[in-house]
Amino acid sequence: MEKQNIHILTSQPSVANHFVAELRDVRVQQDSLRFRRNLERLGELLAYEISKTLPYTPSTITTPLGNRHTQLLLEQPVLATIMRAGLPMYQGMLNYFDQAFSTFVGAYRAEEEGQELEVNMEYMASSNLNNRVLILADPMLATGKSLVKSYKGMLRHGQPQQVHIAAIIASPEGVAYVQQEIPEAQLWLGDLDDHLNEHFYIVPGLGDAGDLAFGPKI
Ligand SMILES: O=P(O)(O)OC[C@H]1O[C@H](OP(=O)(O)OP(=O)(O)O)[C@H](O)[C@@H]1O
Ligand SMILES: O=c1cc[nH]c(=O)[nH]1
Ligand SMILES: [Mg+2]
Repeated sequence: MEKQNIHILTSQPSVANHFVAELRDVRVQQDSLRFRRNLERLGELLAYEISKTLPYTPSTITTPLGNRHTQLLLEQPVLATIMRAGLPMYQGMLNYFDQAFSTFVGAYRAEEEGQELEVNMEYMASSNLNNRVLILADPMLATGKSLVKSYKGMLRHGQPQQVHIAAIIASPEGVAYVQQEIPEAQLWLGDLDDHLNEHFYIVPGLGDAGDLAFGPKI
C-alpha cells in the first residue's frame, strides 16, 4: 500500500472521529436512522475535503448592496455510488455538490467460492463521464472488488479527467488493490483499519453497512 494519494479524515482529531466512532459502536448501531445520518455526515465532510482540491474559476456575485469577487467551482463533479450501502454517503456528497449529475451502480458481494469472493454487477445508470471529475463513493472498501469492478464498468460511459474514490472505512488490502487497478485515483478515507477477516469483512470495521442501514438481506 502506497501512502501517496491517500487522505484520511481521522488522521487529525475532529468531529469526524465521533461520526466514525458511532458507526462502529454496537450500541449506537441499533439506531438505523443515526447510522444512515452518520454515513451522510461523513459523505458531507469528505465532499468538503475533496472540494478543496478541485478547479475553481473567478466569479463576481451581485448582492443587493454591491459586488463581491469569489472563486466558484469550474464545474460540478459527477457523483457515483454503489447500492445499497452507498446511498446515504452519496446523499451527503450530493448535499454539498448540489448540482452534480449522478451515476448509480447495483453491485453486491456474492457468496465466497473457496478462497475467492465474487462481485455481481447487475445495474448501471450513468451520465457522460468524458472529461469530468468523477467522485465514486462507497462506505466500505474491503477487498476493493466492488469499487474496481464498478469503476471499470463506468468507463463505458466516458473517460474522466480526475477520479476520486471515497470510503468511510477501508482495509489495507482493499486500498492496495484499488491503487494497483486504478492508479489514477485519489483516495479519501474516513479511517484505515487493521485487516480483513476470513470472510472478507473489515476488522475492526463496523459489520455489514448495507444491513445496518437498510435491514438484513434475505
Ligand atoms: O470491497 P468489497 O470486498 O467489494 O466490499 C465492499 C462492498 O461491500 C458492501 O456492499 P454489499 O456487497 O454488502 O452490498 P449491500 O450494499 O447491498 O449490503 C459495501 O457497500 C461495498 O459495496
Ligand atoms: O466489512 C465489510 C465488508 C464489506 N461490506 C461491509 O458492509 N462490511
Ligand atoms: Mg452489505
